[in-house]
Amino acid sequence: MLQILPLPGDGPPREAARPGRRPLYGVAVSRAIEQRAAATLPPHTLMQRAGMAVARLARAWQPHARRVGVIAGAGNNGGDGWYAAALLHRHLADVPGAAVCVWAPGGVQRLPADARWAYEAAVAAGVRTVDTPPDDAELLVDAVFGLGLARPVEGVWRDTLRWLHAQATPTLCVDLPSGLDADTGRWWVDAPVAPRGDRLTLSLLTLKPGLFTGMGRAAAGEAIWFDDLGVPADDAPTAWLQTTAAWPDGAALRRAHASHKGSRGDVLVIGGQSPGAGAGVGMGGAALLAGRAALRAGAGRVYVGLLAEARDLPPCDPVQPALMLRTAAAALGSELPQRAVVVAGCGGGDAIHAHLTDLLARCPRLVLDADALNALGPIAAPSASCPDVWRERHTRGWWTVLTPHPLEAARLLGTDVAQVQADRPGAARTLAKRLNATVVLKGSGSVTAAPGVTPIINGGGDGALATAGTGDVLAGLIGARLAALDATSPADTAAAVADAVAAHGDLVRHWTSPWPPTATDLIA
Ligand SMILES: NC(=O)C1=CN([C@@H]2O[C@H](COP(=O)(O)OP(=O)(O)OC[C@H]3O[C@@H](n4cnc5c(N)ncnc54)[C@H](OP(=O)(O)O)[C@@H]3O)[C@@H](O)[C@H]2O)[C@@H](O)CC1
Ligand SMILES: Nc1ncnc2c1ncn2[C@@H]1O[C@H](COP(=O)(O)OP(=O)(O)O)[C@@H](O)[C@H]1O
Repeated sequence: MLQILPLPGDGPPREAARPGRRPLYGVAVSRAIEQRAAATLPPHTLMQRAGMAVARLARAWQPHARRVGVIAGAGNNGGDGWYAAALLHRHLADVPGAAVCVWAPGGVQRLPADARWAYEAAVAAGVRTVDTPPDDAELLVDAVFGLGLARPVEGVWRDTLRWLHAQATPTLCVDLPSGLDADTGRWWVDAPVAPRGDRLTLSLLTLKPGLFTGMGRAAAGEAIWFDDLGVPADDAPTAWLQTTAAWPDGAALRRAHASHKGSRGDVLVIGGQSPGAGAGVGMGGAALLAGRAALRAGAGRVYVGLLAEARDLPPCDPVQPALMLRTAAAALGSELPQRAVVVAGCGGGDAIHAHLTDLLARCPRLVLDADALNALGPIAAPSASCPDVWRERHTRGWWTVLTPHPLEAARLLGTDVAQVQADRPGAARTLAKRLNATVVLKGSGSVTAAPGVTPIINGGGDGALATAGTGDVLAGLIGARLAALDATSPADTAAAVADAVAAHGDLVRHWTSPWPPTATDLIA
């Protein structure tokens, strides 16, 4: 489970602008905060505090570890490791058989000033340096790369990280797991494989966006700890981390005594291609999942317009008979598209293509998912007619939410999955800007972006969601959340969408069965 915890004694976390959020700072802002603080503090204070924080967490996490191996890089991340080694060495001085060593594969000739000071402190304390990997360590401290990594890792450093990532030994990562890009969550090591073993990451000074999206969660380990090194930061965040879901609020719905089903908002799902309409490929379940999720999340009335002939419609959904089933053609021919939040594309197959123009032209509140996204085609293509439609929607004050997974995002951007995953916040922002839309780029650390709005990265959810149909559930939740929304500013829409994404992640937070949940289980 993800925990973002201040270290003991650090006091409560500072207030974020909205409940359940924390600010994330990328490399540029983190460096500016660091420089500002360094200018007002005695020399090396920040590195001293960083080393102390690392040593303190190492002792708290692995109090019985006697042999500690620090792997130090050639920059200030390595410096944090050197200073932590000095403190741990002192702490373990009287423990029989204890030893702290530092392996610095790049040598110490070119250390920057702070790191040199830390190195000298370690040498003065009697810390041993070694020329080979510390194979017998009971605790490893990963101080190879931090904020300074922004290019592929090669040569001796690649070998170092390969060794480090293959160890089953508990590993405390200093500031960032080495190999991770702080801004994007990109993994700069050639194999996209998550490191093994028990791991913790202690983020220093600021929490970075890359820790929570892309490879961040997989590489950072069981928990991400945070120490602000005593430096307050009220700079504009690079992104927000959504840590808790403030929605749905079942109690509030119950307290709304004067409410009725119409006041909770309507959702219309369009999708679920029938086998007849799709050359033997039926996907009705996807639309039903979205509809059930919308109902479960509190929408007052949920309609499901199936991409099927009337004669092929089931009489009802036996799991949720409250869903109102009809054909997509009947639903789209009624007044529903104007009144309801329309969630289109779940299980839409090829059949959704025929309705795309209608959907964009007639639905003021539209969520496009799955095959509806594929039907849009690359938005970058100069010949695409979509941009005009999008401009028109924007001019009318209509809003659109797109929920691509990385492959769908790659199709929309005319690129490939690797490019999308290399900069998930950037990909979400680009799409949002091109289409004047709110975009949720799904996957580990879903990113919600909208024009002019700070992106929101979801801190919840985990690998249990990597199963078919969970995206349909998310689309339904977003529909329900938006159906209950009065305000329509981009920031409010993005916040509401991020609420639904967080609630979706929370569906697996308390899952205790050894069997992973299916999409149906999530909303049972
Ligand atoms: N100063 C302070 O008081 C504080 C500092 N803090 C700590 O400092 C960290 C930032 O330190 P940093 O800026 O020195 O960057 P860092 O992550 O050590 O990497 C730079 C080194 O890596 C090398 N390198 C990079 N990429 C590479 C590659 N692909 N392959 C091979 N080499 C590569 C690069 O080499 P170069 O590019 O120069 O060739 C250089 O040697 C921050 O994360 C935090 O831990 C905080 O505790 C706050 C207080
Ligand atoms: N490893 C993961 N960690 C967190 N969330 C995940 C992970 N894998 C998938 N998810 C979430 O599960 C959902 C899957 O959606 P999608 O890929 O569209 O599936 P489908 O189309 O089968 O419904 C998304 O909300 C995504 O963010």
